[in-house]
Amino acid sequence: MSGPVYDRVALIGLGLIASSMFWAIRKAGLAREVVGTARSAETRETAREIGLCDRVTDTVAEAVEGADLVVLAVPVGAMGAVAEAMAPRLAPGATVTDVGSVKRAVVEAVGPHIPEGVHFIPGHPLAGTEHSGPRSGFATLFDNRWCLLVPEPGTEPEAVARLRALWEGMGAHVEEMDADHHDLVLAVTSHAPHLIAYTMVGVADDLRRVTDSEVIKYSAAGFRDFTRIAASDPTMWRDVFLTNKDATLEILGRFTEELFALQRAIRTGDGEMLHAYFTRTRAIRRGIIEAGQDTDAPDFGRVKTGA
Ligand SMILES: NC(=O)c1ccc[n+]([C@@H]2O[C@H](COP(=O)([O-])OP(=O)(O)OC[C@H]3O[C@@H](n4cnc5c(N)ncnc54)[C@H](O)[C@@H]3O)[C@@H](O)[C@H]2O)c1
Ligand SMILES: O=C(O)C(=O)C[C@]1(C(=O)O)C=C[C@@H](O)C=C1
Repeated sequence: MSGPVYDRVALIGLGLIASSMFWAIRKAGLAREVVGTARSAETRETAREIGLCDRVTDTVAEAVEGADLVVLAVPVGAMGAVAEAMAPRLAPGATVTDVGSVKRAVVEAVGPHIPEGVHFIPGHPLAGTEHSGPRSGFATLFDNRWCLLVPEPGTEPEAVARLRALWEGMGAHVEEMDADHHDLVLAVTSHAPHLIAYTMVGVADDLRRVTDSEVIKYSAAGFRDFTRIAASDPTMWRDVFLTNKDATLEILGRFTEELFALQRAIRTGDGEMLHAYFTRTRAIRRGIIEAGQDTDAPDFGRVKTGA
């Protein structure tokens, strides 16, 4: 078991990611105290009831008081306002991080509110589920998953090393990355796939009226995976698309071109093209496995550590 990495951690927003962080920090003894707060009284009440956090405060200002690590775990579109509210109460030498799914927008919204003498190290754990809220977290969510940190050039290496130690203590593997590169990579691996899943489930729902619910009743495994993804939190995903607009549109443009090419191959009966295409994509999945990624559903994206 690792010793405490921080004295007092403040979790702002008590949903899936923050509650998972609390259980993981507690399990590994990574902080002496974890203080939490959430915008809604109902969430704070639930947190107190289930013992989520050592202390739950009613305001963000109270939560960050004396904390040496503050974690913003709210939807990306809410990060700037939360940062503004807490800024005057941040302790000198503290670190502020976040877990948002988009990084450039967070750097721009939060960065300007961070006072001199406070470290700001944006982050993103590549782990989640379709569930949200204070009851949805669990201690093993980050086990063997990536966490990407995007420190601005000039950030104190000791502050980055400490945050890295926290994530590693929670079971994650840490890499550093530039914010724009992060947003492009995630547009391909997470954001566009979510939009495609939302669309496919929307199409099936439209069709329900003409197929008398059969699309739902006979939904096959592939479609079920889409419905899981499409059940993800609407606020979170609205904010992801509004804040990672350029990269997502770039990937969707490419996706549409490929879709048209496949559509044409189907219409013209070009079986050779279809076969060659599917052979190439199958090889990509095999390549991921050979590169050490465990792709067994539902853990696609885990980092393989053992034999
Ligand atoms: N869910 C995932 O799979 C996943 C994975 C990695 C990162 N993330 C990122 O983590 C962050 C939190 O996501 P989550 O899944 O824990 O969400 P969640 O919906 O489970 O929890 C969000 C929390 O933020 C609070 N909140 C919502 N709007 C707010 C506002 N305007 N002001 C203040 N607080 C507000 C909610 O009350 C709740 O406590 C998001 O930025 C998301 O992009 C999510
Ligand atoms: O497993 C899921 O449910 C997820 O969608 C998790 C997922 C992803 O796309 O992999 C979703 C958003 C995040 O920012 C990180 C992880």
